[in-house]
Amino acid sequence: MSEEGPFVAAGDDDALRLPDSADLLKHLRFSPKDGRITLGDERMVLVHVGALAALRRELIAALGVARARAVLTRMGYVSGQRDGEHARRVRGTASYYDLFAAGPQLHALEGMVAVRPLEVQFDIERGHFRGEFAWRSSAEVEAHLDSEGRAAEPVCWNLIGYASGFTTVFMGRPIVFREVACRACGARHCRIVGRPLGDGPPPPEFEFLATHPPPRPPGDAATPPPRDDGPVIGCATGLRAAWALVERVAGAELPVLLEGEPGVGKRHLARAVHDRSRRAAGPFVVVRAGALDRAGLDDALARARGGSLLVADLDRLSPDLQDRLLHAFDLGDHDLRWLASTRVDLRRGGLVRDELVQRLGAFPIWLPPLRERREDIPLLLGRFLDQQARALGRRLGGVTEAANNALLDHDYPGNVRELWGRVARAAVLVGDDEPVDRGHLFGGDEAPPARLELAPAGVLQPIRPATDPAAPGVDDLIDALLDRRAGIEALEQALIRGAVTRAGGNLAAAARLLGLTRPQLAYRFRKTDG
Ligand SMILES: Nc1ncnc2c1ncn2[C@@H]1O[C@H](COP(=O)(O)OP(=O)(O)OP(=O)(O)O)[C@@H](O)[C@H]1O
Repeated sequence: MSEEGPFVAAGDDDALRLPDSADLLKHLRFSPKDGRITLGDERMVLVHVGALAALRRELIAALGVARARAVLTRMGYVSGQRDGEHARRVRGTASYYDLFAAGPQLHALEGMVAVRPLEVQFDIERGHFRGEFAWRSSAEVEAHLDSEGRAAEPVCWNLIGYASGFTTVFMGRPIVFREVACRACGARHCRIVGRPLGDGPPPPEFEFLATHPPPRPPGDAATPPPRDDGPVIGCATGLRAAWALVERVAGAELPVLLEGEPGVGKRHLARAVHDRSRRAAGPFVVVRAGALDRAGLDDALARARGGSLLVADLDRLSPDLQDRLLHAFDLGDHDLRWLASTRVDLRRGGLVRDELVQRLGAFPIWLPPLRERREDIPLLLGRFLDQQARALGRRLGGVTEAANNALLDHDYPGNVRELWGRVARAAVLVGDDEPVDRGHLFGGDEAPPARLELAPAGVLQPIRPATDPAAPGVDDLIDALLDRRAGIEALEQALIRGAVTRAGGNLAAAARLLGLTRPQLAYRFRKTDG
């Protein structure tokens, strides 16, 4: 992309049309069963404009207008930055303008405002940017009118923060927007203008930019990958919280209780505690409580000397062995670090004696199930595929989009262990250099998950597995077309017209939908028209 030169367009110029947003919509998912909405790997929420109005009122009353404005600007800036990173992931190979247009399009998709570009000029290499946009239906104008009534000064603070954060990520240097007309002050619509932040101090609401490191420009290498460099892979908040606790407690001698569903990684994390402890050079001994007898327990206590002992499934320890373990713990003459794991909440149910829970559960760490941290699925998948390729001594050809979607949509009752098993099975089934497909992972018999996506018409619909040309839905379509005796020419024309309409008349975007170059499409389109 870095060969693209300066971009200049204004007024009714065709170049300012926003491209088709189907690629952005595809990443917005609703999962009511899990109480989650995600945009790519970001968790989102639907917030009432009335609630924003209440927040605004409180902020202004508590902090005054200037501070409230700065807080809301900062909040919008963070959203804009996050969407800027997301846009790079989704449209990283599109033209610079289409990449930039993802900002206005995501802002509209998130229900904040409808954006019409009036003038856009940028030259990424020289750091030049000038943009002017008209805003319709600003949610913030509504919130402000609701909480404060008509305004003397522009009020779209959060939206201005968003536009600035997004464009700053896009340009790789601080760009600051100003609202030059606002509907809350009586203008017909809001209008904003953006320019690079000069050498002078930033406007007061953008004070944070003075200390904020500038992001890298879009031509640079991709955004840094989330955490997959250590033994415990994951970037989700729940996992990071658990990991932070591991790092804090590892150096202490305190017993640690790992809690979570089967296969979430309790043993894996217990190992990390051991490896980071003063006993790392000693043994790490694991016993399954359900299969343990007196001799087994005594033997494990002896073997773990100088290292750590993990009693897995503490909830399944027989009452007799619970007494014995308690006794061993209280004696304190076993030179070892106590670790335990449980699949059930030990504070409820009376499965384990309170005295034992109080001792071994002194420092609990809970690991969320994989379906509540779907952001980690791509990372784990990448790591497991690499591991399998190495173990089998084979080259694996990545995963298809259908497989990827199926993996993201699946609920994983067996958690990370289940994902690992599916990847291991697929790696054996798939041919050399062939991408892993849905069937390799799921064998085609999985129940569809209760997740929803936004259809282009704006309604939520159940996610259907992505089809490839060989999928059954396509066979039905072909049958129906053949029944109607639709000729190839007529089909081609219908397909081209459909793509051009869906892309809002933008031939470059329509060409992408059809897998053609723009000149190829222009040629066929002329043929269709003539
Ligand atoms: N965050 C992670 N990063 C890398 N691998 C992981 C992670 N979490 C789990 N695994 C892998 O997933 C598998 C299951 O993890 P583990 O055995 O730790 O689960 P568990 O919660 O102890 O399960 P159980 O309750 O059945 O004992 C293991 O192969 C482990 O290495």
